[in-house]
Amino acid sequence: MNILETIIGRKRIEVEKKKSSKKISELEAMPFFKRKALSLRASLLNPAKTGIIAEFKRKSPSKGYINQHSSVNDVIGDYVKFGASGVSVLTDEEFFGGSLSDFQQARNFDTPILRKDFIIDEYQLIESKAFGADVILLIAACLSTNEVKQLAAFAKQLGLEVLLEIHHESELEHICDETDIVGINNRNLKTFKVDIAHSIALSKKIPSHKIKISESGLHEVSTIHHLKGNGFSGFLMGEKFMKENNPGNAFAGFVKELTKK
Ligand SMILES: O=P(O)(O)OC[C@@H](O)[C@@H](O)c1c[nH]c2ccccc12
Repeated sequence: MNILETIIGRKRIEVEKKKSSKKISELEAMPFFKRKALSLRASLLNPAKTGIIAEFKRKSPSKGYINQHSSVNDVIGDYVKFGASGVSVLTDEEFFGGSLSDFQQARNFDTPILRKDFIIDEYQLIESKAFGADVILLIAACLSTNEVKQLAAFAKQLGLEVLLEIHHESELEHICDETDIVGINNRNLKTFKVDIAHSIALSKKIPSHKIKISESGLHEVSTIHHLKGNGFSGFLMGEKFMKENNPGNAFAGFVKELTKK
């Protein structure tokens, strides 16, 4: 069993437990449920912003703990202040050390927020909306084309934007009308190997009207420029900043170099 299969197996159990502890009607009664979501898509297309979707990530299956001490408030505050186009907050507890409580703290800032989790059930979409998410992630590697279509359509009904993550050519068929943004994961989740050239080759096969973002393993300003030149509008980056004592500072420094004329 690879790590993704392990995570999905655990997630199914987690979602069933959640369903019996908090009813859908309770989620729908939460104040954020009625809030109008912000558009990450529009923010990525705004030339005044950096294109970076900066991630709050405490740990990962490949690296273990990346950052145990930083506060959501400090880090997200700096990400927003120094020009992130949006932020991503991990809510998976078991494998990434995240939580919905981290997410709620991030929601105090006025920026598009991606709820980063492993979505397999409509319940999680209602929950995402209730906690104030703007965008949700669907991972092609753990969903059928039909499941992507159904979950994406339901997310759109709730007013959420949909980021579809692909890694392999065989997942191109998961792209549908309801997917607002296509993310290419540079990291192979089975081997953890990062390959930017593979992502660029794959990006050429994505319908040109879709917004493309590049995810994972991004560390160099030169790589961002290279990806921009190849049609990418967004860059999802976590570890580069989170591995530092002061992730917000690290982000500010990176942006300074990125925007240097
Ligand atoms: O920390 P990195 O290498 O910059 O990667 C960020 C992000 O792309 C990565 O966390 C990620 C991409 N797809 C995911 C799916 C689930 C959890 C996490 C992820």
